[in-house]
Amino acid sequence: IAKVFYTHAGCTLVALNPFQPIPHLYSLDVMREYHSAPQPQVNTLKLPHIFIVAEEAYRNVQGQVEPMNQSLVVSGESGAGKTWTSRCLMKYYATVATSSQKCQDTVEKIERRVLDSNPVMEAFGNACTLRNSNSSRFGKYIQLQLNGSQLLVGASVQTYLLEKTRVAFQAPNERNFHIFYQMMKGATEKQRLEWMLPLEQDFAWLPHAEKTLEEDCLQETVEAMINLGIDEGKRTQIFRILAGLLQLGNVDFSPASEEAQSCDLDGHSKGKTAYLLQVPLDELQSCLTVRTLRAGKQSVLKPCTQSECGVRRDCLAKVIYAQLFDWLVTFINNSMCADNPTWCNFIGLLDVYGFECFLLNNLEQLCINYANEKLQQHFVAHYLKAQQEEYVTEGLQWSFIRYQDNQGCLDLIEGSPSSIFSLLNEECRLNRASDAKQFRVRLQKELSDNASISWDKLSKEPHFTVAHYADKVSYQIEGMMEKNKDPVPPEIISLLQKSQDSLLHSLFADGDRESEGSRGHSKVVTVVSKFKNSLESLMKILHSTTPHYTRCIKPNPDCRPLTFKKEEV
Ligand SMILES: Nc1ncnc2c1ncn2[C@@H]1O[C@H](COP(=O)(O)OP(=O)(O)OP(=O)(O)O)[C@@H](O)[C@H]1O
Repeated sequence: IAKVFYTHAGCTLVALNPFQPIPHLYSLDVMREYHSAPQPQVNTLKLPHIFIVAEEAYRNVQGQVEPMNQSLVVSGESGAGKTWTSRCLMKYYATVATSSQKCQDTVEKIERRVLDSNPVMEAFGNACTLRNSNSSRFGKYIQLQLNGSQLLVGASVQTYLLEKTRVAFQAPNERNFHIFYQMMKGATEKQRLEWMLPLEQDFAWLPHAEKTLEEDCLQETVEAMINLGIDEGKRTQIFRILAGLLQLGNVDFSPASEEAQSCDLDGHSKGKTAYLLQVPLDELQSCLTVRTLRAGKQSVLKPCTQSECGVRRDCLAKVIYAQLFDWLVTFINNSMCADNPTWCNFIGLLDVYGFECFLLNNLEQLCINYANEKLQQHFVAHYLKAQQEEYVTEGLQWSFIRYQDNQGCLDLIEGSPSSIFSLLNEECRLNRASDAKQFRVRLQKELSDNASISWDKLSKEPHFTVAHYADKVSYQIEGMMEKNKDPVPPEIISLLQKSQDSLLHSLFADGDRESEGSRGHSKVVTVVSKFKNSLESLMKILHSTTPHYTRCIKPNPDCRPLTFKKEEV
């Protein structure tokens, strides 16, 4: 059966998603078989399999082949099986990279924690989308750290670009992050009271709660949190904050009767939100409905419009959720990390979102597709090098073949002095209301020499089209500059700094998040700058390792078991 789902294409392993559990293909016995085979990759009994890639990387570390550190790069579109494959690789190493003497208590604990990091990160970072009922809404790179005897002694994880907008906005037929549904479905009576989540209450930010998914299991998440060392006190705080966000989603605004007054907050949810987030209710109200304008030493209070209030409410939810997610990742890292001197090599697993092209694409897709361009460049460079080395060892005559180089596209997106990113950042620094049409003119003026950008003359919406290596994608400009700034009103930060909840308070205590216009023209660290920096560090790590590529394929668009459509495969 292995033959059906895996095959090699050059230096890449191609994995077809069966959309059905195939237990005997991944059992402990199968892992041990691949691990103990003298040459897993050439043994004809051992057909192409993800464990061959895993074992090859493991032996490279062991064999002291330079460079010794390895990277397993898993790619593919949403629902293709990247997360599943990464989990499978982690299980493999947690099984084979362990001492047979079970007295090694600490090592055993580490393996458990490495595996337990998955359900926790998936509960908080995955959601049901149109394409995948367990879609990762963030990218991750996990380093599995090995000691001199090749044993797994620790791990660390780096995450990229969590789709935090999902907490306050879910596209039609999509859901919020799993954790909220887990709480709604798995809470005990006592927890329901504590979290103020009565069964009969509906939540605006919890669409499609009637859908039953296997991911909706609170028990599994809580057990994993316990194993990672998140104590009861912290868990209580985390769930209370999340419940506060659900109540916040039910807060609506009605316009004030007089123009000069601020909007009113409707219903009972505002009180519950303030209670769960442990912030003063009057300050919650004012921070959502009134803006403080500073002019020199004076400040003027200006009521927000109804729609501005909604934006501030959503912003409050997003900033809390994003900080909480980062806190969890840091906690998980501390829980899994090896003492520095004990590890000497690592195997890295990269699971990033695949190339995206929707009806409407904006800054999120631009960042994701930019990451894919970077990885494609890395892949092509490595693939050609491997091919040339093969020719040399076989003594073949060869001449350099021109290949599709995506440097032009990367220059367009991230290059200097002028690129989409640099112009977006410049626009953000100007501290003025951005105009999509003007920005389009600017792009056209500065970048039209680059062959990778074009404009559909018939389209009325301001946009630009990028010819990526995978496909052409049109990006809408409306809203892009604001997304890049990702402003957080200073009133929101100061509200959260007043929270009586020690966890929530600590997330904002040092005010390390840049807030909008707090000091005249504050130094804004934009979304694209942050993403570019984190991607550059990732590429540095990848370049210092031996890469192994796995390309996952979604063989039919409807996630049907054992269905392989020719045009998809
Ligand atoms: N080898 C496999 N065997 C059985 N089922 C699989 C396998 N690979 C993937 N699946 C199934 O396909 C679903 C989608 O896979 P997965 O979540 O790993 O996709 P993904 O590529 O990570 O998607 P996204 O980019 O949206 O996160 C899984 O929930 C699982 O049910």
